[in-house]
Amino acid sequence: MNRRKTLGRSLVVLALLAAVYGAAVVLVSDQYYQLMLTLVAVWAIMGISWNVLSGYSGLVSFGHAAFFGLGAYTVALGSVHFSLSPWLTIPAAGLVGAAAGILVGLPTFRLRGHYFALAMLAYPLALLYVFEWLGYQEVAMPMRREAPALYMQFADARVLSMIAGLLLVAAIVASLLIETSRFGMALIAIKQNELAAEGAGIETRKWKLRAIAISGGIAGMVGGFYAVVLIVVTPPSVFGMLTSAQALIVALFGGIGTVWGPVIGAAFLIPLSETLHAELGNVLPGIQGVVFGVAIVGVILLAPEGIFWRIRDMLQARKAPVEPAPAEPAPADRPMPDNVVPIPAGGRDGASGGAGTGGRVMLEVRGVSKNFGGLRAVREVSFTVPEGAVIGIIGPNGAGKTTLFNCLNGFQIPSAGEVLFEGQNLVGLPPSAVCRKGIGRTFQVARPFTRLSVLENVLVGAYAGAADDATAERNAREALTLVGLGGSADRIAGGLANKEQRLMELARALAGKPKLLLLDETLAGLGAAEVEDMVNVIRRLSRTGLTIVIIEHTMQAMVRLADRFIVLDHGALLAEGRPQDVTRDPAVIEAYLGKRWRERA
Ligand SMILES: Nc1ncnc2c1ncn2[C@@H]1O[C@H](COP(=O)(O)OP(=O)(O)OP(=O)(O)O)[C@@H](O)[C@H]1O
Repeated sequence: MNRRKTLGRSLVVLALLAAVYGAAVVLVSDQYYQLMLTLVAVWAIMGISWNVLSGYSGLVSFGHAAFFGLGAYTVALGSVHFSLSPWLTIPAAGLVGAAAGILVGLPTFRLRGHYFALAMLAYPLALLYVFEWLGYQEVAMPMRREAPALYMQFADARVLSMIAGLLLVAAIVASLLIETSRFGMALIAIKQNELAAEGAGIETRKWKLRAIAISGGIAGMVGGFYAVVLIVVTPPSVFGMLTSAQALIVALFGGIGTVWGPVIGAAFLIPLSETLHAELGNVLPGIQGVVFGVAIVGVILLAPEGIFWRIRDMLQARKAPVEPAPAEPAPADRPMPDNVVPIPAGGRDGASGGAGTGGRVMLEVRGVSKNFGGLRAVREVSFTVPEGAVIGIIGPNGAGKTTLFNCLNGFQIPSAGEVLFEGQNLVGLPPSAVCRKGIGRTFQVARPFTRLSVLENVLVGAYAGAADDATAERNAREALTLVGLGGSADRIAGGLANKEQRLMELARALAGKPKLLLLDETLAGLGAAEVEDMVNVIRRLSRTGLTIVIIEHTMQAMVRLADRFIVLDHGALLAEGRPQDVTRDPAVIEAYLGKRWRERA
């Protein structure tokens, strides 16, 4: 699998970097430049910490100084009050940072976007004042004449640089393991589209809490080490705005969402700002802040995602223009490959349009209503979906179709009523849990994870129904083959045409091995020939026994796809029955096409 290959290649790069850093530490004799090497590693680690939460999951944090400062004070106070060795208290600072991460994440993950970023800003500010009130304006690490090495006090500054290098290697390995695993995929999926990620079975809150715990842990640990390097800890130096900003800026400058970004950012910006500070600090105090400010403006203008991505995109563009994948025959025309197991067990036989309507009830919707303030978007809707059936939900714009879907898969909680899936009430379950029970869903507006490959997009859905990574990949590839995208697995999703994006979404929903598939306007925006292809794919899925509920405006396609129609109008069930009967129903014609059409009918 290419993620494993990526990990292998990254470890080779890491070995090279470690060798260069180690050589620099050994060769540089000047104490000042030794300190600079240590600081590059410290801020690279801090950038990696920021990246693990904010770079991967997109939850921008302006508050990483909180974890860093708590780590620094853990080590400083441990040394002052209990004579504890930093060899013990630095790992403890990591645990303090992780615990703080969870405590901060629990309330703050309720907020989204700018609100999250601003709320994060409050934590280090509050801690800064708390530590000042507690009288810790300046805590100095006591000098230890006996056993100085036990307290990380070395005559040779190179030892501290080496320890910093080792901590950096550990942080890079941790970050790489996240980046190339199900964990990283979940975070990237959250970043690109949190709703789609939930709908694909990812427990977004759980993954975000894990990310902030690890991120806080790394920041706490490096904060603890920073106390040893600086010797004196003050609230502004560890909880101050510049600390959070530096973490963010080195990551942003080097490249967000990749472990190499913070390393590149720190390697450029820290020596630059430190040198300027040393040379011009007397004349221009605060020159570091200016360097970081200019860096951030430059990056926003020239390479908004950071240097790493800019260079990677340029190299890829130079390599070759992206070639479209070889055209595959229309999926419905091909025999099903031997290695593709039909997704659900079931007995649907032959074409859609009759089978599966009399089987066991798979889904029962009982009196579901959904109100938005005074607006009754869905009104006491009840219907059943037999196993293996294809049910079409139709109705004019604003009739409540999507809201009804949202109530079925947990995006919205009905104001009243029950949704029974195989006899179990789903009301109150989050979308990820509904997905894992066997309900897959696609969206009215395609929600691809654009930076991921087609295979990775589908893998995100496959994790919901697979115990291990190998099974997830097999299920993802099967799903891609089923929809006819087997040859496009390695293409970047952002480059797909509309129909391919729809097919990929379908594959993502299928890869979780659902028993019931909810398709929300899967044919929207497609041309006639594309609609035809898509209809063939859906019919073929239906023939495997999969139960399908589909919302669609394109009546012609729906008549050919559905066994039964459910017609909604102003949120209420207007009619239900076989397509040929429903389409002749005067009430339906009036609701759908207006009075004029009913008179003509
Ligand atoms: N989150 C919300 N808050 C307030 N009103 C909403 C919300 N979601 C939907 N509505 C309203 O509920 C009604 C039903 O909307 P819904 O999107 O479910 O209809 P629809 O049948 O899917 O329409 P379309 O075919 O245009 O997608 C509309 O009047 C819509 O404006």
